[in-house]
Amino acid sequence: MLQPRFCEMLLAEVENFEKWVRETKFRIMRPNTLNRFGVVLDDFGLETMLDKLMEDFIRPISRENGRNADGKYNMAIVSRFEIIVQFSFLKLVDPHCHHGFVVEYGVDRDVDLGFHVDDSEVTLNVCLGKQFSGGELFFRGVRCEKHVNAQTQPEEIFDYSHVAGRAVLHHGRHRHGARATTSGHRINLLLWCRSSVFRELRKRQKDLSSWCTECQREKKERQRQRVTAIKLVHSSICFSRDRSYSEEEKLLRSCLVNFLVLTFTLRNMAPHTTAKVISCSSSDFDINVYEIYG
Ligand SMILES: O=C(O)CCC(=O)C(=O)O
Ligand SMILES: [Fe+2]
Repeated sequence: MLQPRFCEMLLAEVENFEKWVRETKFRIMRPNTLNRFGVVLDDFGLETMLDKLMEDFIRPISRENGRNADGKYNMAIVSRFEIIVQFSFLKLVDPHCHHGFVVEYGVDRDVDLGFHVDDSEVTLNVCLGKQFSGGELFFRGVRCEKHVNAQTQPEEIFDYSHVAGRAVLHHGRHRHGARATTSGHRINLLLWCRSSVFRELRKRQKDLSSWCTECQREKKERQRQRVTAIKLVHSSICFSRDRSYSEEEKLLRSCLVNFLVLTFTLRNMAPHTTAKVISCSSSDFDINVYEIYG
């Protein structure tokens, strides 16, 4: 995404700023609560440049799903990233502000970075260099607040090796961390892109967490339970083979089936709904009636 010349210039700016900080013993804010090395770029005049980066490269993907007017992907933009965030989510978010910083790793800096989620809706992470080994990112699934500690599913395991100049665009709540940088120095540019509109919407509308893979898994499980429960009701209200039934009795049975299916459907909005038999067969009508509770 970034040309070697741009990376060099940005690194030179950061080094100059750090030199000034050391000489003047100026106290600066570190980029976040995990990284002890690195600087906030917005703090020394680079805010406008980062605004432009977000405006020209991230917002077009949010707004147009990365496509041109003819519906084809805008490769000039899309091919610049290793994109691991759903386009549909980006469209929902459309970030307006950011927190931009660099992080620095090496044996004499931060060595690795613990497992975390970012305080962003979407994160741009570009490796600026220099020479290093190790430092791979490991991703372990997107999670809402409620499920942030939920187990990782095998298909969520994804590792990424940084290459100087290349960028990763990921969901801010995609759980991740960085392995140890075992030699040399690794410096990365991070742009935590935020959307206050999306945050406000999330407060009002709980269902916006449909991007959380664990919420999706729980939803699928509830649907599976509901189908099983409905099948159970159908198979339990059965006619006896020993005698024939009047039209009225048949009608009554079908009403009962519909009623129970409806009750199951309504009750099954809540997870863990179960059912138990409370009466079996009446004198002239063989049915199992299920009491449903959730
Ligand atoms: O070291 C990296 O590449 C990841 C940094 C990161 O995840 C962060 O600062 O939020
Ligand atoms: Fe992060």
